[in-house]
Amino acid sequence: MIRWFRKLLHGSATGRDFSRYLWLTWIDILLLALPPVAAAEFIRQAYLQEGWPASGAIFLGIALGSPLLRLAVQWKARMLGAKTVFAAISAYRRQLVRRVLATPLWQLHKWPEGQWLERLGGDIRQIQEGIFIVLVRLQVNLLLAAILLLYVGYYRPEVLGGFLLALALCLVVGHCLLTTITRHVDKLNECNMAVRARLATMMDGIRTLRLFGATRLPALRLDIHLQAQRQAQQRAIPALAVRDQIFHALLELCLILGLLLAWRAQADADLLPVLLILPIAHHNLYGAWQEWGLLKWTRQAWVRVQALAELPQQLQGATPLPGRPETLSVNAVGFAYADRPVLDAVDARFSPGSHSVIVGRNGAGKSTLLMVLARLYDHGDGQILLGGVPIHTATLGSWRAHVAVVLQDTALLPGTLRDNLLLGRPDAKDEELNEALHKACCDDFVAQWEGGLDTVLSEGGVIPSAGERQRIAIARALLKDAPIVLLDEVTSGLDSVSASRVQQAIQVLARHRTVIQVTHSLLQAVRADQVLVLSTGKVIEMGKHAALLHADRTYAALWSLYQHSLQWRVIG
Ligand SMILES: Nc1ncnc2c1ncn2[C@@H]1O[C@H](COP(=O)(O)OP(=O)(O)OP(=O)(O)O)[C@@H](O)[C@H]1O
Repeated sequence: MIRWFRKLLHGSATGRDFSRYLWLTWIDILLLALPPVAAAEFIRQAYLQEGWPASGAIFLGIALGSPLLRLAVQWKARMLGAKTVFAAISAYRRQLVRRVLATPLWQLHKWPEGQWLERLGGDIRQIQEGIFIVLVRLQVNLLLAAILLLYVGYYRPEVLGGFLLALALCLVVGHCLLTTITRHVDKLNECNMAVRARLATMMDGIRTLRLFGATRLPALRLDIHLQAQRQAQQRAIPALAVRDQIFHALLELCLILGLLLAWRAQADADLLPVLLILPIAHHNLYGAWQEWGLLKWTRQAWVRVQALAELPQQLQGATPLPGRPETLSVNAVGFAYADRPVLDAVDARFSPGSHSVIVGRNGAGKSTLLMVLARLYDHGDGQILLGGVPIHTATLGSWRAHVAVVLQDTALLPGTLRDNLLLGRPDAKDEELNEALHKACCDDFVAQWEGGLDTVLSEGGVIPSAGERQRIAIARALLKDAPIVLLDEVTSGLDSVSASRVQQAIQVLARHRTVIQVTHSLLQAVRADQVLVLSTGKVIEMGKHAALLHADRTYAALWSLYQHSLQWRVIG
C-alpha cells in the first residue's frame, strides 16, 4: 500500500516540505501520548508522595501544557500537509482528467454501467482518505498504543506479557472473522452500485418512464437488483454489527487477562498507572483495527482508478498538419467497438471546398465514420490522409484545428452564451461573436434574451430549444473557421421552420469549406458534389445524385422510398 502512495505522492514524498510534514506528525503523536502518561505518573506519585510536590507539579504541567503545544504543531503540520499531500492529489486528479479526455470514447464506455465519472470522484476521495489513514491516523493509533504499552511494561512486564498474548489470540480470531464478514460487505457494495446505476438510468429516461408508467420498470431489472441488495444487506448488516462487538469483547478479554496476571503478582501503587493506561491503549488498538479495514476500500479504489488511467489513449503524433486546404482521403479504413466491427475497408475522397453527403440505413456506421474522421475514435486498419499526411501521426490539436463538428444533439455547457461561443475561438471579440450569431440565423431568438451574450444557458437561466441549440453550435463552428466541417444529422427532429433556418445557417458555414454531412434527408443529396451510400460499414455506392439514380441500385431504392415517405398522410 505504501508503494502506491509513494507512486501517487512521488513528487512531494521526496520533497523537504513533505519530510517536515512527516516529522511534525511524529512530534504530534508524541505530544498526544504525553498527557495520559504524565497524568498517570502524577496520580502514582501523589499516591506514594514520591518527590512530592515538585515532581507532581512537573507532570501536571506536562499533562496540561502538551495540548497547547500540539495546537501549534498541528497547525503547522496541516499547512504543510495541504501544500504537499493535497497538492499531490490535486495534481494527480488533473493528470487523470487529462488522460480521460485523451482516452477514446468507446474505451470509456467499456467501464461498468458507464458510471466511471461518478466512480472516479468517489474513488479519488477514498484514496485521499486512505493516505491520511496511513500517514496520520493509523500511525497515531499504533504508535500511541505502543508508547502506552511500553509505559505499562516498565512497571508491570507481566501485565504487558499477558496483554500481548491475549492480543495475538484476538488478532487471529479477528482475522478469520474479518475474511467472512468482508465477503458479505463486498457483495453489499456490488449490489448498491448496481442499484445506483439503474437509478441513474431511470433519471436519464425519466420522460419515457412517466409516459409508459411504472409497469415498464422490469425493463430496467431494478426489482431484481433491489432484491439482491436486500439479501446482501440481510447478510452484511448483522455481520458488521457482530464484527465490532466481537473485536471489542476480544480486546476487553486481553485487558482482563493482563490485569488478572498483575493482580495475582501483587496489588500495589504500580498497578494504578496500569489501570489508567491500559484502557486508553485498548481504545487506540481498536481505532487502528478499524482503520486497517478502511484501507481495503482504498486499495480497491486505487485499482479501479489505475485501470481507468491505464486505458489505451488516442494515438498522439508529433507533426503538426499543414494549414492549407488539402484533399482528405480515406483509404481502406476499418473500426470496431471493442470486438464488434462497424466500419469495413471504407474508401472515400473529399476534395477541398466540396460538399459530400453520407446516407444509409440506421446502424450502417455513418456517425461512427464521422467520429473517426473527427478523431474522437482512432481507426484500426487503413489510413486517413490530409494532403498525403496520415492524420493519426499528426498532433491531435493540429487535426482538431482543421475540423469543426456539429452533432445531432448539441450539448451546450453550463455557462453563458458567450462561454459556449468562445469554445469555437477563445480570443474572439464580442463583435465577432455577434457576427457569427447573425450568420448562423440566431438573431431572432437571441434578441429576445435580455442578457444577450451574458445569458446563462442552463437551469435557472434560458434553456434553448433543439433548433436554437443547433444554430448556436453552427455559430460556434463558424467562429472556429476550420477548413473541414463535419455535420451529423443536424436538422433531424426539428420542425420545418427551424430546419430551414438551420439549413440556411449551414449554407453560410459550407462556403469555401469541405463539408461532410450525414443525413437521412435525401433532399440534401440532390445538390451535393458527391453522395456516399454506406451499408453495414462499407461504402457500396459513390457518385452524384443523378448518376446514382441512373445506376438504379441501393441509392435509387432509398430515393424512391424517401419520395413515398414525403407523400404519406395520416388518415383518421
Ligand atoms: N459507443 C458504441 N459502442 C458500441 N457500439 C456502438 C457504439 N456506437 C454505435 N455502435 C454500434 O455501431 C453501429 C453503427 O452505429 P452508428 O451510430 O455509426 O450508425 P448510423 O449509421 O449513424 O445509424 P443512425 O442512422 O441510426 O444514426 C450500430 O450497430 C451501433 O449499435
